[in-house]
Amino acid sequence: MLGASVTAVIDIANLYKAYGDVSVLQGLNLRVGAGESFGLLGPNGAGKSTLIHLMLGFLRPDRGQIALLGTTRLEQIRLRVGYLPERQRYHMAYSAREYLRFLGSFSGLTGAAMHERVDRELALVGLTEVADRRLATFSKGMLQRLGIAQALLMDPDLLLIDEPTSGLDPTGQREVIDLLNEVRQRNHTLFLCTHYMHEIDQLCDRVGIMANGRIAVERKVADLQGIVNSVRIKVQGMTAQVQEALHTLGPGIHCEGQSVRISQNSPRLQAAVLRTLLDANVVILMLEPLENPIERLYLETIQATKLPSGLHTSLGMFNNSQRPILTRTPPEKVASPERQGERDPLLHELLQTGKTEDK
Ligand SMILES: Nc1ncnc2c1ncn2[C@@H]1O[C@H](COP(=O)(O)OP(=O)(O)OP(=O)(O)O)[C@@H](O)[C@H]1O
Repeated sequence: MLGASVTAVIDIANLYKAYGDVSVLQGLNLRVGAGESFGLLGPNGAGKSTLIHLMLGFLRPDRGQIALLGTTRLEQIRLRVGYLPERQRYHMAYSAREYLRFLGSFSGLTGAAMHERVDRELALVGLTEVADRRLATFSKGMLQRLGIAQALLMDPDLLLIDEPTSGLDPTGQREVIDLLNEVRQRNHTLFLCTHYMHEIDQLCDRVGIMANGRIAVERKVADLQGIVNSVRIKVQGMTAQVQEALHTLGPGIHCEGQSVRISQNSPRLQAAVLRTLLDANVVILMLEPLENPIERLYLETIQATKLPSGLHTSLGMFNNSQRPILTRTPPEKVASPERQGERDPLLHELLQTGKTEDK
């Protein structure tokens, strides 16, 4: 959670939004500090885009309050908020330069200042060379980079980003992530919705997981990165004798051919295993974590917030064809992640991490 003393660029309190009789946001609270990069995970249909559209003023809340950059009058700070939508529509007959100049003119840019700003953003996103080519000839990745340029055109204080790498091939994804990392260095506050754990890992300071119309769990990404429950050490030169020595270190050591798996990993156990291997002149080739703590936290949180009736939000991240069943169950009737953590030691650790610390 963000400390009360930190200036909040996003300050949302008790936000409700329904489409007809489908409740999407049900008392959502969120604070994001200046310069922070916050990532929001949630199943398909959890309401992530709805939340962004509310922040942009495209939609009005049914109840609750949204303050951005210190004001609830969102129309006053429109130019200080950049937006990269999941799917941007382009007039394909424009060139990249024409497109950005067209948008700039709408935002009040003129003359040399406009040209300079457009050229600067084209350079940032690596499109200078192709700036005068028609957009019809651009790849999806290039179009997404152009989308980042348009979102940055007015040098916004706050950047709202919706699923930035959706539909891109691995190279396109890498380019966009690298680019957003550069953007992150420019001190904008970032709010990113995604389905991809590696984007949270690489782009965010803090992660929130959305379930049942609220942010059910928030954690610092650095704290989660520090939790590795299970690791595998790949080696060369393992012998039966070394295996025997390793097994005496504890029940969480599993030798499988030329690799050692440590379940219930701890720094002390890991050090003891490595020391034993090195003392026996076994070559250590690689040490790898066996699960992503962010993914684990996500899956466990979604599971923990299942409806008591057995209905639950689908894990759409893994199955795009499934649409979630949205709950209207009162939040107090939903099993809390904390309760679930009582039964799962790793989840308990994940849920406790950073609990008492404020950013
Ligand atoms: N204009 C609308 N009218 C009616 N229902 C809508 C509208 N927009 C969104 N919804 C519904 O609201 C719910 C939340 O949608 P939203 O797009 O905000 O979720 P999301 O978390 O962004 O999903 P995804 O990850 O699939 O992009 C979904 O059930 C969706 O079908």
